[in-house]
Amino acid sequence: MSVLVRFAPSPTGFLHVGNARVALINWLFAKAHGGYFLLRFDDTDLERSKQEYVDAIVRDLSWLGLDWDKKAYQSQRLAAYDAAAEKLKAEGRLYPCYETPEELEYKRKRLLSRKLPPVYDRAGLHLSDDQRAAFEAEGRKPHWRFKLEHRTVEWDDLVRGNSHVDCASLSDPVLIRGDGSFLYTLPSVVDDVDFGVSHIIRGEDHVTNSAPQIQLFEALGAPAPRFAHLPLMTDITGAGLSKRLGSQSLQDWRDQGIEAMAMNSLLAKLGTSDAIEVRTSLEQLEDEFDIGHFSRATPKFDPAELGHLNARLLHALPFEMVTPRLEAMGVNASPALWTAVHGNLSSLAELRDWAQVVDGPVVPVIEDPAFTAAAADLLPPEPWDDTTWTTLTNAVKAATGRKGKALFHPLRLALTARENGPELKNLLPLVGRDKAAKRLRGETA
Ligand SMILES: Nc1ncnc2c1ncn2[C@@H]1O[C@H](COP(=O)(O)OP(=O)(O)OP(=O)(O)O)[C@@H](O)[C@H]1O
Repeated sequence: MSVLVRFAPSPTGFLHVGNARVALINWLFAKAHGGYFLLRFDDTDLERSKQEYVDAIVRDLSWLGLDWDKKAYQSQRLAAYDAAAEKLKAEGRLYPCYETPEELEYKRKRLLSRKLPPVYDRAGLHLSDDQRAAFEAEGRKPHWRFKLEHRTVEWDDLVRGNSHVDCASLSDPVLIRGDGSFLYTLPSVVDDVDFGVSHIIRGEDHVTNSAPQIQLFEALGAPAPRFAHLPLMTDITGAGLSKRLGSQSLQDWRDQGIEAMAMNSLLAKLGTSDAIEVRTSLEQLEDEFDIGHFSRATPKFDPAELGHLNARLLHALPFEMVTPRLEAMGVNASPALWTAVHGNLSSLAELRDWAQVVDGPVVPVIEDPAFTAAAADLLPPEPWDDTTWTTLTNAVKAATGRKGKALFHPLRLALTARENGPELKNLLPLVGRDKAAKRLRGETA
């Protein structure tokens, strides 16, 4: 059986890092097994699903490099869900119920007050034709429940291990609302059957659905896929993430200059037994991927860790890998500038700043005009290379008697107008003698 997995977001908000982790793990699982990755939009909730979010999800996944073999929209597959519902109705597995929400709540409370589990009593299943007709005559529209077989359903979860649920302890799930719209369960299972999904890898928020879903697969005459339920990611304080609330959105991180591979490096390893290290390509992560390494502990998303990975990635990237991005950003950078500054970058956007320092104009910061003017007089003739800075500072030290911070700091401030930055031995030759001399004399250059 070939491997086919799916990432199935509802387009009701911007993807957060928890969603992205599930998408990445699905994608890596597909690649590691020579399989296929389906992107499915769970967009049956027409009120809240928006094209804007579909576009954003496509943009976010493309940014991460997670391409898909097929894309599907649940809103375009309603006929398949209707057909499956009809089949289940004909077989007596889907039955109409007429209780109002208030009546259901009353039943629930009564059971709870008697210390009994609030399981639906299947009143709808036992209605006579006349009783149904009477409800319909009152104008009630039925909702439809799936009749569970009262037995224990077992599955071997790839993350949680052996799992089992006694379906006698569950209410028959509602699959179709009173207004005729489908809840999540039926469309999801029908799609998984029709597309031939072999492994469902998703967040733990869906784990309680699994046993009824397995029964639904069987009722539709299809074997259930394998399941993997990953613990839900939280933020660093332990608070949950929500697409609708816009927490920790991928696009915010992208806008803040985080590299896709820094994000992938973190998300692929967080909550696993592997060390979190920077990886420059998805292929590397694919080679290292093993779903068995994912633990059941809650992964916490730590922005500081992401920042470190981003910096380490920028240090590791060769110039050729960033040139298309720099061109798109309109940054005029040379291989020499990259070599000089990439070890100091915490985001690629900072390169723009260093290109500006090299190209000018820079308004120098002068702490001691006599001192920096003296340094200007001591600038050696060009050509300059990475020994020039040492030549200059040795000469200034000999002439002024200054050393350490008192020597270096005023020179850096005059030459770059910045307190800190890359080593001046690499930067100074790029600035060149003309601009360096002007800046040391306090002129904008
Ligand atoms: N915090 C999380 N950590 C890991 N996976 C998550 C998290 N939240 C959702 N997922 C998973 O992301 C996938 C997409 O789910 P879904 O579109 O329902 O996202 P959601 O964040 O729960 O959205 P919403 O906030 O709109 O309910 C599912 O597999 C879901 O299990």
